[in-house]
Amino acid sequence: MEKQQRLLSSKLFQKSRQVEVALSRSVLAWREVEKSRKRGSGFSNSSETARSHGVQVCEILSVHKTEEDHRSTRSKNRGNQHFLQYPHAFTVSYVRRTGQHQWRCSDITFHCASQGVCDQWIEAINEQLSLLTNRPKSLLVYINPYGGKRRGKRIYEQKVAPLFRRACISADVIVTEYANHARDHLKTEANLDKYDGVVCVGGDGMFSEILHGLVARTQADHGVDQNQPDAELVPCFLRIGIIPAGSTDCICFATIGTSDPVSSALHIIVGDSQPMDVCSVHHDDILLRYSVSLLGYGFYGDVLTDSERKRWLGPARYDLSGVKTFLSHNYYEGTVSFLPAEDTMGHPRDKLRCRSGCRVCQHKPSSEDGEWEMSEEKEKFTKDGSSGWSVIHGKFIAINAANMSCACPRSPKGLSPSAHLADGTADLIIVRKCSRLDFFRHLLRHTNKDDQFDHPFVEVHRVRKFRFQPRHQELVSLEDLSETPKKTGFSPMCTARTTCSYSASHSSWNCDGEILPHAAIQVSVQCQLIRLFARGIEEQQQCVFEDPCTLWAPEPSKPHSAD
Ligand SMILES: Nc1ncnc2c1ncn2[C@@H]1O[C@H](COP(=O)(O)OP(=O)(O)OP(=O)(O)O)[C@@H](O)[C@H]1O
Repeated sequence: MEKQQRLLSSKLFQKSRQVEVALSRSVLAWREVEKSRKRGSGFSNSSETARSHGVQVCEILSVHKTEEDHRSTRSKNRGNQHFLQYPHAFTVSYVRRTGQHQWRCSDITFHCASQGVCDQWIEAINEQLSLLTNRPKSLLVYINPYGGKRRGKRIYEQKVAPLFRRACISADVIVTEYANHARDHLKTEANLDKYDGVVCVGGDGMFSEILHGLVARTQADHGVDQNQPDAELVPCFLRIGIIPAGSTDCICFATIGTSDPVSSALHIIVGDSQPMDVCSVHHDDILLRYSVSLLGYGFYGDVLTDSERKRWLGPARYDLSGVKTFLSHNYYEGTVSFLPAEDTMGHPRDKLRCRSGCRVCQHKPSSEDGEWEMSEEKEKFTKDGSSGWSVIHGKFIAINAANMSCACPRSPKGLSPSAHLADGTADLIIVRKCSRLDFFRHLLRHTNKDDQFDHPFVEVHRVRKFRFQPRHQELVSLEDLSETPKKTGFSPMCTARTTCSYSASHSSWNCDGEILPHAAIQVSVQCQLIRLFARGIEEQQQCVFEDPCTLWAPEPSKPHSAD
């Protein structure tokens, strides 16, 4: 392993032990002096071992002088002698992984012999932190006080705000007063130049408001007409943070691996950045909505439509509506056309999971890439009546487009386990008419390890665009056809009234938990349109970093020492 340059090293006290502490550009490491002399410096690839400990500089939240009162009386009593010798102290707050993708903030206090040494350490660490330019300094926070169990405000004030303060992040907080308050504020009023990111405290519905507000604002600022299905959308420059406080927090779960407010806050503080594809959904030349997770027609559309009528039941409504819809066993006729993504590295059945640092997402084809242009070319041919698009006419129980795995605590693998967050594609899953038992077998596979696509009535395609046309002409909805139909309180964007006006031969599209007012839609995956304060799901052992042992090896020339 390449040897890191030591920026500073000292013998300090931690609890009642003397420790050797060293700082490089990337790691702060410490080890017990006596122990390491006896046993050497065996360090395994984890951030902490019995002998040597380390924390990545990019995961340090802050460093500050430890006030006299905050030093524990226990340590004063135990190491009385040492405490007198080392009366000055500084505390480093850093990210600690506690399993299940959860992050916590830990503190470690080092005691120094002189004020000068203490100041030198604080300055050196702060200097390294100031080099981390991806960290946000100023955030715009929207809190939905009614999301989930109505604990959004409390979660923010008790768990998140103290961490932001510790990391010297300033936040302007808006507690929303009505549905779409955050979206409309972002779209028109918010002075976005002041901020490094936008944070929502709430569930997936609240995230969707932020997404729609930010994307609309970005397009308006750049003179792009969102209603044009072929418009090239401009990516949003502000990152979005999600503090989960809803009854469904799937986007947070899919991008961090847990729905935990403290972990989310820490991902925001360290300035993580996870690009994400967004599907634009149009009906003719009208933008209906954007979607980041699931677009589902047939089964998932019907479950949502039914569950919206049972809101009073709480989360149990999903189970009840699921059973009812399953027993109804409806199927719908129509035509699905799609533009396959032939130029990606992955395939929906390749078992390659999208994880932190995903190679498939990093490989996204650019416009300079010949292969990508070929897809666009094919599309042009299609418009002239030639091939490129695939077309399927049939009777379908479900048509699902997964823009990400859609994993959640209920379905840990998700609808499409190998779908990617940012590769510019969606996985189109087509479940043809089959027996009730077969459909049950397919659904069951979402909960076990078997390949859910391995059925003759199921097909899956990785696509860049797709369209759906129901067999029978839709009745014209009297609802407002504008980009975001009016919504009050927690009711869905388009109420059951709209869907009821369709003939029974139509289902509805479930678009990230909202019902669309049209069955005939055109969908385009907008590659990496937004970025989240997240890094994708980390593999359990992914928290490895440069071995701090290299810091202990003798330097050829003496490092800056502050003993
Ligand atoms: N102040 C408010 N009053 C009423 N509705 C609001 C308010 N602020 C936001 N909303 C709306 O509440 C809806 C649900 O919010 P959110 O996603 O935060 O909670 P949730 O409990 O996960 O929702 P759901 O029950 O839909 O899963 C969002 O669609 C949002 O537009």
